[in-house]
Amino acid sequence: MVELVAERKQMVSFSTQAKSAVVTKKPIFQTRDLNLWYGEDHALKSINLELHENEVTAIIGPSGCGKSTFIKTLNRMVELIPVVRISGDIVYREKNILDKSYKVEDLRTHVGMVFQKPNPFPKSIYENIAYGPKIHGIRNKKFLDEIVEKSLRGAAIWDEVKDRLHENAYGLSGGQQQRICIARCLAIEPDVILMDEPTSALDPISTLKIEELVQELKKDFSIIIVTHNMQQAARISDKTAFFLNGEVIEFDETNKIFSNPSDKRTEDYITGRFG
Ligand SMILES: Nc1ncnc2c1ncn2[C@@H]1O[C@H](COP(=O)(O)OP(=O)(O)OP(=O)(O)O)[C@@H](O)[C@H]1O
Repeated sequence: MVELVAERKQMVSFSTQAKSAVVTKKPIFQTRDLNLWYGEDHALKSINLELHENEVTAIIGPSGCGKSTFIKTLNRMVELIPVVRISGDIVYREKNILDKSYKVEDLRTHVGMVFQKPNPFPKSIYENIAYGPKIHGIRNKKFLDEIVEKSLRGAAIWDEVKDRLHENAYGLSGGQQQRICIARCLAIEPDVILMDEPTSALDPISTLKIEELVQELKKDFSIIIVTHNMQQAARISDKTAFFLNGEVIEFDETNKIFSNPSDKRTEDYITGRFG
């Protein structure tokens, strides 16, 4: 435990140095009194959060506290579940995405998602990446080739797959498949990338690659990541939100959450006393 605290403090010191040069960032998502019910089950309780662009926001908390539900409200995936009822506002770039006039198809072009288990399509590596742009009407082969290369480079997997672009993506390792899924997400040029425990099914080396990638990607995108891994949250995020029983108990700079949390329940969770 002492080593863990020392490691966190060191990580905090790095992130504090990095942040000293940061200017004020624009809000990307603001939730206002956001509540969500699955039937009678009140899964999100009056969530008020402001998430900023070009930052990594980690969502942490014990199993069943509403982490996945929360990020799935941000791209309105959760409303595919018939029993779901939502109240409050989710403002994305100054527009309320819960407003009936806001088209979910538009939202999905701005907000991409990477899931816990890599889920490439049973198609070639090339087709996995070209799929989204093709749906958006891009047919020009040269242009598609450029998008595929740029997206695979962006996901730090180009060198590993450039000579096998027309092989099935299922032939790749789990870590490579997850980076293909990130590249697929980048190909639609999103603004925000939601990640739901993207490394929980991966080995430590693949996990490290994804963590390094997240640090690169935040220069161009805003990233909201659900993680059960406290060290991962401390290593890669700028801000952390601690959820418990559907509520946000604490939301702050990651260095503050991990070195000097305001709420006893946050401290108990990050030091492993429960969850
Ligand atoms: N499809 C669903 N139908 C009904 N209830 C659901 C559904 N999905 C989640 N819930 C309930 O909502 C609550 C929050 O679940 P959620 O999956 O968001 O938690 P989580 O923090 O992501 O958990 P985990 O860390 O285990 O993935 C839980 O009580 C869960 O049982």
